[in-house]
Amino acid sequence: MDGCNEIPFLMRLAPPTEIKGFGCLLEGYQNYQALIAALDTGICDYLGEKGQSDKEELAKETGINGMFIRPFLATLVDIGVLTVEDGVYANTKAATEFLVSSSAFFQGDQLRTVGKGQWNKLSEAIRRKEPKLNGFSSGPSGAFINALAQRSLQGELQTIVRTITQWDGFHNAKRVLDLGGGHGLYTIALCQENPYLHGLVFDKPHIIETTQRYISQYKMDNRITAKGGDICIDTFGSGYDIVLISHLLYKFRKNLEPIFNKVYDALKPGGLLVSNHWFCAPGCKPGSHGVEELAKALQSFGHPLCHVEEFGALFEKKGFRVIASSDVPTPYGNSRLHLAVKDQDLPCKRTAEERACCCRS
Ligand SMILES: C[S@@+](CC[C@H](N)C(=O)[O-])C[C@H]1O[C@@H](n2cnc3c(N)ncnc32)[C@H](O)[C@@H]1O
Repeated sequence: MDGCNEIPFLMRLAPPTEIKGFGCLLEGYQNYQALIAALDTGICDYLGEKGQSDKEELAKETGINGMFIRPFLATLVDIGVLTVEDGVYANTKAATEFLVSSSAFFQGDQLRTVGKGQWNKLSEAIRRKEPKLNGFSSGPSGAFINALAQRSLQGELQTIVRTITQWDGFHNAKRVLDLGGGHGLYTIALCQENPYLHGLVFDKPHIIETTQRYISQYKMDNRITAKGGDICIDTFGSGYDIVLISHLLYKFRKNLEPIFNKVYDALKPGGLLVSNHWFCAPGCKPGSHGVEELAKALQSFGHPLCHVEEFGALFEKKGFRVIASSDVPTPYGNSRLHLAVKDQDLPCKRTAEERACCCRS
């Protein structure tokens, strides 16, 4: 540094009031970590079984050092995980539904992934030129699939399944194919709504064990099969009444046509193709909610699908008639749901190259 007049007099530096904004961020981070510690120590599971307890018993049962138990419990009360009355603690309604691991609505894995995955090494993630998990079998992990399952139950699954059940052909449908179905919850929910429906969940071979666990958990082993393979090279049968593709197409976005060809061949005439994906704003302009856009970009191989109107036209080119299109609220903003029927009067146009089929991203 040249010249001592550039050295500030510390006492005269006016503290910027804006720093309080960063303080709120830090507090949010600390509260988030307290929430994760509530999951990791099993405190909500214990209270879920026991109903209520005092701080001494909670410290003993969860292994939390007595020196930390009072402020830790106070933090959980502040963030809406616990209630306290006369020194007796209990789960709030939100904790009972979302943080007790035996609840159908458990969100623990979904909450944990934010702190573990790409958000935890954000600078590394946003500098990357290629997805980290680039090998076919290197991802996604079972934990990620669990997190997706829990996220879908925040309303996305209910909206999509309700929309499908309103399709004219739903109650006569016999077979559904869920491509890149992961947890298989969409197929499970559809089979719960139509007792004659049977399903195939198709995903990468290393995911199938996780899929099978969900199928068994919902007692659908006699109606739903999980099959491992690569949608680009393997076959998944034909004669389906419904084919569902949800949040799978991002990495194929530069070459979607071969996948549409395969789906066309798999569906019965008059059968239903359901697509659920995020799209970027027209012209790929940034949306109004930065962190939501960033979350979507991280979850969709860097970029959601582009040009929703061109995507709509692709259905027609490939022999489908779009019968409904609507927004579906998700934790990262709306996704776009398309319902389209295989229309025999609209031939599926294919180039010679496409007939040789190669859909590698
Ligand atoms: C983002 S997840 C979507 C899971 C589920 N459909 C949903 O919407 O919650 C994408 C799924 O597609 C699977 N997948 C990706 N590429 C695949 C491929 N080439 N063949 C088969 N499955 C694939 C992944 O393993 C993963 O389970």
